[in-house]
Amino acid sequence: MSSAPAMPQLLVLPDGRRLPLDKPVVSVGSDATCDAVLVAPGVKPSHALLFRDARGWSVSPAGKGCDIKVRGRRVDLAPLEPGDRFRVGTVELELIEAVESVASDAAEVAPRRQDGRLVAVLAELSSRLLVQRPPLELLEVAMRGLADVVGADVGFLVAADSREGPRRVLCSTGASPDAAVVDSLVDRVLTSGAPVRVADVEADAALARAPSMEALRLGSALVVPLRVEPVPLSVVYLGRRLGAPAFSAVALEEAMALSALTALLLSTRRELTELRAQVEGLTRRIEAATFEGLIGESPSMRALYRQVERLGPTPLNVLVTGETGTGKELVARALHRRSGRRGRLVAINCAALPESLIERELFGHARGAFTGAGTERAGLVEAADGGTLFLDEIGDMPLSLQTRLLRVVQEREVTRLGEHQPRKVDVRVVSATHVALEEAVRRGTFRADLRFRLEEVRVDVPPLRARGEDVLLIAHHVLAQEARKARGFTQKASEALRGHPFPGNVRELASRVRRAAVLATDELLRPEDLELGGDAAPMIPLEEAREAFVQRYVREAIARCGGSKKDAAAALGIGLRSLFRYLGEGD
Ligand SMILES: Nc1ncnc2c1ncn2[C@@H]1O[C@H](COP(=O)(O)OP(=O)(O)OP(=O)(O)O)[C@@H](O)[C@H]1O
Repeated sequence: MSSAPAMPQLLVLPDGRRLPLDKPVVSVGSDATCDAVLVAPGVKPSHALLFRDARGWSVSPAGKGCDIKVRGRRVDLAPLEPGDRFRVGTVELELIEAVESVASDAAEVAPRRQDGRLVAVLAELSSRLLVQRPPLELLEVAMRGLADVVGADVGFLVAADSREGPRRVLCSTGASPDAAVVDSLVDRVLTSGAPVRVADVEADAALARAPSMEALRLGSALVVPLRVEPVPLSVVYLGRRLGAPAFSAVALEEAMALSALTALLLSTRRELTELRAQVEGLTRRIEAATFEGLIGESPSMRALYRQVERLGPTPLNVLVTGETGTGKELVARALHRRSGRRGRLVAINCAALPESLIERELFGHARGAFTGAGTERAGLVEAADGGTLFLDEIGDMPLSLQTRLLRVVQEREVTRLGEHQPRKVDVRVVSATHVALEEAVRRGTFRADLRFRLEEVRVDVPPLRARGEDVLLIAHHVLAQEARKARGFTQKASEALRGHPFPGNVRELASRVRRAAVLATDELLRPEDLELGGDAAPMIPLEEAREAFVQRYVREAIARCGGSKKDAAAALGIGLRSLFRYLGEGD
C-alpha cells in the first residue's frame, strides 16, 4: 500500500460484464448475495473468494467441494496476474487490468480512506460468517479490513495465550511479521487492554528505537485490542510508514469501532456454531436413543426396550402400566411391530366411549341386532385377527363387557351381537392402564380372572421425571419437528426442563415445547417460553414434589462439585448408589 497505487483490476464475466475489484475480498457464486453472481452448472452458492493482499490478487475456494482451476490445474489458493483465466465450476473468468483513465483517476485521488470501505469490510465479514469460514480466517479478514479502513501500510494480528505468554503473529499484511511480536506497544495493549495511538514515532526516542518502528520504518502506529475467541488475547497492530500522514484520532475511533463490531460478529458466530454443534450432537444422540418411535437413553428406557424386544415375539398378553402421557400406546405399538404377527394393530380407548358403543365396536353385530344396524359388521376383535388388539384404559372397561372379553382371551372366539355362533379369532391382547388393576379388582369393578388373563406379563413405563436427560432429548426432538426459528434451549431452560416434575409426562413436555416454539421469536427457548417460571408450576402431589426437589438438589450439588458425582454424594452425606437413585437413574 505504501508503493505506487496498483492498477485497478477487473473481473471479466462470461457475458462480458466487467466487475471492478474495488474491495479487499470479492465473492463469486450462484447466490444473489455474491459480488459476482454466476448461475451455471457446477457453480455453488458461495464458490470462490478473490483476496487482495500486498502481493496482489489471489483466488481460493469458498468451501469444501468448490472446484477452482487456474491454468488448467485445480488449486486451493493461487495468485492471479492480469490476463490470468481461471475456472469456477464450468465458468471461465478472466482478471484484467482496468483501462488507463480509471487508473489515473485512482492515482489522482490517492485516497488513504475510501468512502464505503467500512461498510464493505463489515459486509465481507458477515458474508464470510455465513459460509462458516474457520475463525482464524475471519480474524484475518478483520485485520485486513481494519488496515484498509484506516489506510495503514502494514498490519499484524498478534495473539498471546496470557498477558505474559509468548506473542504470535497470526497474520499480517504489507510487511514481514517478525518485528511486531517483540514490540513494547503490543505488550502495552495486551497487558492493559486499552488502545494506543502514536501520532509521531520520531517524537518519542524510546519508541523510535522499537524493533517494529525501525524495521518497518514506521512514522505512526495504532494498536487496538480485539477480544474474540479462539485466541484469548489479541491486538491489531497498524502502521503507516515514515513520511505518510499520521494516524488521526478519528482513525483510532474507526479502528476501535470496527474491532468491537468484529468481536460482536465473531462471538455471535461462536454462539451459532455452538448451537449448531449442540443440535447436531443431540440429533445423533436422539438417533441412537430411538426405539420404535420411543426416544430415551436412560437406563430405565433401555431396560424397557429390552423387555419389548424379548416379549414382542411371544404370544403373551401384556398389560402396559404407567402414568398418563408416558408413552403406553407407543409401547403397545412397539410390542406389535416386534411381534412378527402379520395382522393389524387395532386400538380402542375404553374410557372414551359409552358402554353400548364399546360393545358394538369391539364385538361387531348381525344385521338388525339393534335399531339402526342396517348391515352386519365385524367388530375390532375380528379386525385384529392375526394381529394385536390394543385396549387402552382397560380399567374403565364396563363390568358387563368384561365377561365377553374374557371369552375372547380365554376361548379365542368372538360372538357378534345378535348372533349365537362364535367365530374363531387369533388375537394377542395388549392393554394399558394408568390405574392399578389390583385396586380395581379389590373394589369389585374389575374381574380378577380377566385381569390375570390380560396381565400375563406386565410392562411398566417409567414417568418422564425418572428418565434423566431423556427429557432434553425428547424436547429437542419435538422442537426440531416444529421447524420454527427456535432451534435450542438456553442453559436455564434445559435446567428447568430437567427439574420440572412433568405430571403430564411426555404429552405435557411435547405441548409445552410446541407452544413455546410457535410463540417464541428467538433461536433459544427460555424457561418463560416454556412456562416453567416459578409460579406457573402446576400443583402436584406432595410425594412427587419431594422427589422433584430432591432430584433438583442433587443435580445442583453435582454441578457445584464440578460435575463429580462422587464428591456430590460425599457432600450430601449419601452413598453413590443412593445418589443415582435420587437422580432417577436406577440403582
Ligand atoms: N419416549 C418417547 N419419545 C418420544 N415421544 C413420546 C415418548 N413417549 C411418548 N411420546 C409421545 O407422547 C405422547 C403421549 O404418548 P402416548 O399416547 O403413547 O401416552 P399414553 O401413556 O398412552 O397416554 P395416556 O395414558 O394418556 O393414554 C404421544 O404423542 C407420543 O408420541
